[in-house]
Parts: sequence; C-alpha cells; structure tokens
Amino acid sequence: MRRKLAAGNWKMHGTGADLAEIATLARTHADPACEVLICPPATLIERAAREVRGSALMIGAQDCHSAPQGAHTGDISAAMIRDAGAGHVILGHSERRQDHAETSAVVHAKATAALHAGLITIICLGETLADRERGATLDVIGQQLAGSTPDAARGENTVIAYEPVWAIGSGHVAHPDQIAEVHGFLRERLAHRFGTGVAAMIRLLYGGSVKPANAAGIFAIPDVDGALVGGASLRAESFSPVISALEQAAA
Ligand SMILES: O=C[C@H](O)COP(=O)(O)O
Repeated sequence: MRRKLAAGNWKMHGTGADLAEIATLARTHADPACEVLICPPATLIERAAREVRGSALMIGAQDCHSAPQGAHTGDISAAMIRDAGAGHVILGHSERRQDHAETSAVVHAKATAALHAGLITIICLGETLADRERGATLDVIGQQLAGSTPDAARGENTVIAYEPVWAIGSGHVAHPDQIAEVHGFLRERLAHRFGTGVAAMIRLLYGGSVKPANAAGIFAIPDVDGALVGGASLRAESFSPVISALEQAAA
C-alpha cells in the first residue's frame, strides 16, 4: 500500500521568521493520515529539522550535487543534507532543468548520489506547453523518466513528481484527464522497467498550481499519491487544507 505524501517546495522563499509556519503545521497535523514533507531552502534545513523534531513532519532539500565532496563552490552534497537533518531531496525540478541546464543525465547522477547517501529522492518530470501542443507529452515524460531514474529506484527510496511546466505557478492546473493519462503512463513505464511489484510501490505526485480549492479533485484521480506544492505550501493556512484533503483521500 502506497502511503500518500503531501510535499511542500518552498523554492527560494523563506527566512527564519517563516519557521513558525512549519511549527504550526506540526501542531495542526500531529498525527497525519499521510506523510507531510517541507523542503525549505538549504539555509533553513537544519533549523527546520530542529523545529519538527518529535513531530510527524519531515524535512527535505531542493537539490544536491552528484559528487560526495570536492571543489564545487556553492553546492551541497547529499551527505551534507542528511547531516543537516533532511531525509528527502527534490531533484530535476523544471526550474533547475531550465535555470541550471540540468539534463536527465545530471539528474540521474544526483539521484544516484542521493540514494547512496540514504536520501529519498523526489524526481521531477514535466512537459512544456510547446511539448504538449506538438503532441509530444508522453515522449518527453518517458525520456525524462528513463534518463533521470537510477536502476536502484524502489518504492521506499524514490518518488516521482509529474509537474507540467505550464501548470507551475500559473494557476492553470492540469485537467484531471491529462493528469490521469500521464500518471497511468508513468505507472506502466515503471512496471515495464522495474516490475509490477516495485512499480506498485513508487509514489506518483502531481505538482502545478495545487491549492486548497482544487486539491480534493486532484487527489481523487487514479494513481495520484499526493502532491508537490509550491506557492500554497509557504503558509500553514494554505498548505494545511491541502494536507487535510490528502488525509481524506487516504481514509
Ligand atoms: O515544486 C512545486 C511546483 O513547482 C508547483 O509549484 P506551484 O504549486 O507554485 O504551482
């Protein structure tokens, strides 16, 4: 049985004052019926991990380097993330694929390093609007999945997040049929590569303009095991109802 996951990606938002949001979520969702993860910027990981100690909330990072250590100014390794108190790392987000020219091969190398360090990876995939309009969505998603996911991926160490680039931060959530089609395709590709047993255990998240108002509808779609939430995860008052909707879907 796949445990549902509500993951918040704070992106480049948040300072120490915003840790109060995490404290509120930890109190409000003391015994959640789903997993709850917050991925703050790297500067807050250690303090956030301290904030959630003794609660059900988990803390993750937004990226890691593929090398265990070395001369890589400004980067952080998977082991450093673990050491700071995080257990998850988001990899291959479309903003990193775009801003830092990350290819699927780079994401694969980072995921391999993260798994080696004992982190759970959340590997992000998604088509652009141009990809969708030329009918290439499943081709793009299939290539990103094959190229980014290490052979060692299993239900306990890997989560896949489908985030259509055009739905991120735009207010245009993908249509349920579009989400269902891609998630069904992902499950089928994972089964083809890893076998049905492993594929049945890997969680598939949807991301892109998830809000309190649309969360329940998204969580009712087959093969959606939770969400990767950007803007709405920044405040407890908007992330909490999303978590509650996922808890309802898990019941
Ligand atoms: O990682 C999160 C996604 O990019 C979604 O962001 P959003 O919820 O602000 O659209």
